[in-house]
Amino acid sequence: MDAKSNAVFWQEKWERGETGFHEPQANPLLTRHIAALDLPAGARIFVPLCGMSQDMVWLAGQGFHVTGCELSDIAVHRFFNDLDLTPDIRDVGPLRCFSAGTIRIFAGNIFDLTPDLLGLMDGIYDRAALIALPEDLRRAYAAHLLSLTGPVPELLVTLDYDQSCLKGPPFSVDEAFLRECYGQAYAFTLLESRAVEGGLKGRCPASENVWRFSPLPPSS
Ligand SMILES: C[S@@+](CC[C@H](N)C(=O)[O-])C[C@H]1O[C@@H](n2cnc3c(N)ncnc32)[C@H](O)[C@@H]1O
Repeated sequence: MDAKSNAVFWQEKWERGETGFHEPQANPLLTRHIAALDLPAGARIFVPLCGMSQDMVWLAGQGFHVTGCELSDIAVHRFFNDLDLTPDIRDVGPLRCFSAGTIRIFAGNIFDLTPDLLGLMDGIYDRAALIALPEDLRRAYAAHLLSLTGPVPELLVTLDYDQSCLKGPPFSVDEAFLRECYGQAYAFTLLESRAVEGGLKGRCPASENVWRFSPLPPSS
């Protein structure tokens, strides 16, 4: 699937209300493991492909400055509406930046986001973002993310299962893939691995894995 078809796919999901990935509360894997990034209050956390995730609300509540990026305007409007917040909205090149308090979301395609627009980030939280993308786009996303933030600590939640069992999304991402895409910049620690209860979509045995990415020291 190319970038354009991927964008249409997700826009249509939001238009049809097919948002089974959305969780009404902060994800317990986030709340359990965010401390592993060792970020001080006030640190800037990037949440790529954020949807209308309540994880951003929780992170802001912990004292972090949160920046999301999301393709769908529907998701971004719903996120702020549900919080009863009226965000400030600015056009920034091909994107629009919505901000209220310590949360801002770039509405638009992450591939149009630049390091200048994003500004410096201290950490990344990726849940259902890397694994939302098909393989070719996933590789491009990993490279783009690195170019946006440089190697900053990251908490990543993946699913690992037999890809021949289900088409995806969510797609299976194993450690070999992480090493290939991110190995030049990061060391990886598996913080938690748990079986998906009842199997993924009730059909396929899968494990949900939580990774910490630690930036490698610059090579001399
Ligand atoms: C599986 S959802 C996960 C959303 C969120 N991370 C969560 O945990 O609820 C993937 C999200 O990525 C968004 N998305 C997909 N491709 C994108 C792109 N190129 N740029 C920005 N957002 C994108 C979709 O609209 C969708 O909201």
